[in-house]
Amino acid sequence: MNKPKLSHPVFLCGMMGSGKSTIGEKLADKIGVAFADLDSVIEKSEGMSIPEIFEQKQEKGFRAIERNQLIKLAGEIEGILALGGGSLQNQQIVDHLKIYGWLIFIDTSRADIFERLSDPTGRPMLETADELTERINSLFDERMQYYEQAHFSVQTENKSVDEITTEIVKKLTIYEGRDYH
Ligand SMILES: Nc1ncnc2c1ncn2[C@@H]1O[C@H](COP(=O)(O)OP(=O)(O)OP(=O)(O)O)[C@@H](O)[C@H]1O
Ligand SMILES: O=C(O)C1=C[C@@H](O)[C@@H](O)[C@H](O)C1
Ligand SMILES: [Mg+2]
Repeated sequence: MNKPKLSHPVFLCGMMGSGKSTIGEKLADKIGVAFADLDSVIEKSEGMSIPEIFEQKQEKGFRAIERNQLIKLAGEIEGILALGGGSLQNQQIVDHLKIYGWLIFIDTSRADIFERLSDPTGRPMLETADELTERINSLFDERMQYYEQAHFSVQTENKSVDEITTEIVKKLTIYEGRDYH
């Protein structure tokens, strides 16, 4: 029997280290659709790693590339797209993604994020921070207004990747059965 496909793409948002890439890959596998990771797409298109892009073009340059790739992909992708932690840069991007697909917030507690990001190597947004906890807290504070606008969120506290994925599949089934678009 054919696995049911999605009628709209799925965009996973949330903080660095919340599990977007890990969950996205598993979710795509479970549903039987394609998976893409925005950070990987950017690295491939630029021929550089994310830290190299930050070094050469600073955050401003990276965000411009990220915006352009995201807007392009949003209209093309047919499966699951894991966003970067800072991809919801402004209200226009949130509105755009919510028109094209389902925006899901991977809601991981600050305590879990602090633990997972205690080594900031390879994460340019954190590498230069004097006080890591303060830096992560301020990113949370800035970004929550956008994450909270997702169609739905999934809390990850004390849940395995498999449990989270199953929860998303269940919620998606309900959302896809209704005409929210
Ligand atoms: N539910 C979970 N329980 C325990 N560990 C998890 C869970 N989900 C993800 N992780 C771990 O947390 C780390 C970060 O996950 P991942 O790279 O998928 O996050 P991300 O949201 O894609 O981060 P970034 O925005 O930096 O790309 C990985 O080591 C992953 O194995
Ligand atoms: O939270 C962020 O600002 C970032 C998260 C990563 O996914 C990458 O997109 C990059 O390191 C920036
Ligand atoms: Mg990721």
